[in-house]
Amino acid sequence: MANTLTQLEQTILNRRGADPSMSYVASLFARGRPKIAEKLGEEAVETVIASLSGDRGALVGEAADLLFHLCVLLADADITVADVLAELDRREGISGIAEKAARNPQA
Ligand SMILES: N=c1c2ncn([C@@H]3O[C@H](COP(=O)(O)OP(=O)(O)OP(=O)(O)O)[C@@H](O)[C@H]3O)c2ncn1[C@@H]1O[C@H](COP(=O)(O)O)[C@@H](O)[C@H]1O
Repeated sequence: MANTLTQLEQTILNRRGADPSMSYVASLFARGRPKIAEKLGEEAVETVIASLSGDRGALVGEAADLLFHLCVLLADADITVADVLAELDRREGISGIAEKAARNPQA
């Protein structure tokens, strides 16, 4: 998963400065942060709706749209996928410590 996202991130970064009429990502960058954020919000809502529809394929498709637009927003904000994965790793470390402490309160 990390590889796929990193590859997508690279493609997105390569679209900076590309012709908006030739590239959807370049057209999003050209329209700016408010438009990118709006698209992310739309995809989030569509993902929620798909999750309630019972249509697994629709949910997979909307989740992919959501992750893609999140990657574009992060790139626009100069935040890398690695930054987000590191934050998730940090949280896993915290919850790992909490779990160990709960299992072994004397330690
Ligand atoms: N993963 C995606 C991806 N997922 C979804 N989309 C596009 O996201 C848009 C979302 O659909 P909507 O109907 O909501 O949006 P729209 O009506 O086309 O656009 P708006 O006017 O509403 O903004 C569609 O145009 C999809 O084609 C994507 N476009 C690009 N990618 C990746 O980005 C790479 C670079 O794409 P280009 O920049 O187009 O070369 C591609 O090779 C893909 O890997």
